[in-house]
Amino acid sequence: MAPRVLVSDKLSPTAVQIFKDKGVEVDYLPDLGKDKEKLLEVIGQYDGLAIRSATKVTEKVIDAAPNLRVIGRAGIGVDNVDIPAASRKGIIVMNTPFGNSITTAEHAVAMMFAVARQMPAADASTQAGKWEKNRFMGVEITGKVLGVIGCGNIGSIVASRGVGLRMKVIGFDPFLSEERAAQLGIEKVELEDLFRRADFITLHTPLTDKTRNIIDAKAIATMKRGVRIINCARGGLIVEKDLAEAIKSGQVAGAGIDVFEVEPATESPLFGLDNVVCTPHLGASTTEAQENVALQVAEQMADYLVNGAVSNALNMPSITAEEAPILTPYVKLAEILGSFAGQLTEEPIDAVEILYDGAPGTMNTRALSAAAIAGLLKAQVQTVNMVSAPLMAKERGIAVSEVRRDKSGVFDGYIKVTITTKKQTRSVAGTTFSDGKPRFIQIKGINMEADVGRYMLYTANKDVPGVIGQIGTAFGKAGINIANFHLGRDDKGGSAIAVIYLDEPLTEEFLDELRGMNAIGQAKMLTFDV
Ligand SMILES: NC(=O)c1ccc[n+]([C@@H]2O[C@H](COP(=O)([O-])OP(=O)(O)OC[C@H]3O[C@@H](n4cnc5c(N)ncnc54)[C@H](O)[C@@H]3O)[C@@H](O)[C@H]2O)c1
Ligand SMILES: O=C(O)[C@H](O)COP(=O)(O)O
Repeated sequence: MAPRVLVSDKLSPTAVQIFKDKGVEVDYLPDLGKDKEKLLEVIGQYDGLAIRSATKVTEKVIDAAPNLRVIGRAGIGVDNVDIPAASRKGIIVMNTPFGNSITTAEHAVAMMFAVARQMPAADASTQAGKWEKNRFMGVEITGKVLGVIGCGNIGSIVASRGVGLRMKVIGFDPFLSEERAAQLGIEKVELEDLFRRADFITLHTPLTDKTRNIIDAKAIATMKRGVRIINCARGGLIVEKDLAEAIKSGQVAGAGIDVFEVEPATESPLFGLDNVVCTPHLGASTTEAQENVALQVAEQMADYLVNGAVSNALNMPSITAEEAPILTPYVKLAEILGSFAGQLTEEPIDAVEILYDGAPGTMNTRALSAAAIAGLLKAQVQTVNMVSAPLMAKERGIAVSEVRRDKSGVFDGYIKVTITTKKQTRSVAGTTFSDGKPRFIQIKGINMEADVGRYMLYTANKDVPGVIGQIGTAFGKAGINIANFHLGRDDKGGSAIAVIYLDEPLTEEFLDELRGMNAIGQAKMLTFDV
């Protein structure tokens, strides 16, 4: 059945066409996102949800969406999506990180000019027939200091436009390197320095606990008198009432505000003040940007729903469409190895180490590790998948580590999953052959070569004569057919293991009978998703 996607915000028709072309059924209901109740009612039918900023994807929406596999944000900010709730349910959240950057940067620059020359007020006055030539005295931008807070995609573009406008650009961003600053032709400074020196301040950070209220009364008091402030990033970065007071007192000469603490903003302390220019979250609203983000989000979502390719996901490593078929057998292998370890472990897991030897070490190991952890946790949480697994492991206090090394044995490469609990360390290794099928090659340090079946009896026993006969007799008596039998041991008379493939799972009674045999230490029925 074709996957179904709901588009619940206004998107370019390009998105709808791309979904259809790629074999995805699509319902385009651009006003639905604003109707919370209606969204809750219908979301259960969909595999994908494409949104902009109007649809609020809360935990409640996610709980009402048992089939949802992907949320695609046609734009950058995902503060309207409860990502931890989505991750817990295994839903991928993706955005389009570059599609509207230039457009938003241009909006910030336009705001800077609009504020410097009081364009909107001058326009309104002129069109009202007042001709107030003396009222609208502006300032030049050339030679002024532009302070950019947040020098990521958009901030860097604004910075480069500022340099082009012959401004002196200074930037604050904890992740900005001196080299990158030099490349952009700007000076890297501390925030206090930026506040002190800038004639224009423009914000381009996400809204986080660190950036919330980054511009409040205290910060404004340290700024140059007559500073002008632009916010085309997120409401919540500026305390609106503090900015309003500062504009009234003349400490701040003007502000260009595209985003608000509460949106849609129908009221704000900034409304009606002289030289405050407001737009209704229009940063990304150009034909070009909307075309870019619509096209990109539809392609990304369809690629995931149809081919399993993951790009620009915020809660899952990327997997390209070219990579997906090569990675798939190793994803399966990693999941089976994790599942093997998880099913055999009955006490809390403290740590898991995933070793990549040879070929798989050159692949996307973050995706492979996510699959191994998903397999490991499946014994406890049925709904876990590659998206939710890393978060669930973290929540359970499981330390996850990855080791990669060059090919070291006869295989082109293999994966080994080692788990540590308070009582023991247990490992299982496997590889895939050219048929793409997974094989176990080592269990608990004992070499063997065994393919993977749906139902598998695992026994650990002492290496003494007669064990195989005893097990075989018990199976014969119970009329149970053995599909395949693999054995391995460490040393003569030491520890041995057997993996026995069956057509059906064994009953607990039969397992107890096996456990009652002298030489058998452990007998466990394992099930694999093959
Ligand atoms: N108005 C709009 O319509 C519109 C359109 C697009 C994006 N946005 C918003 O613009 C913002 C920037 O988007 P982007 O694509 O440039 O994001 P980005 O992730 O590329 O850049 C954000 C930068 O902020 C920096 N940063 C993080 N914490 C910081 C802190 N405490 N102080 C200073 N810098 C910090 C990061 O290091 C990063 O370099 C986002 O909030 C996004 O949602 C708004
Ligand atoms: O983060 C973004 O991409 C912008 O805020 C754009 O939001 P919009 O898609 O609702 O215009």
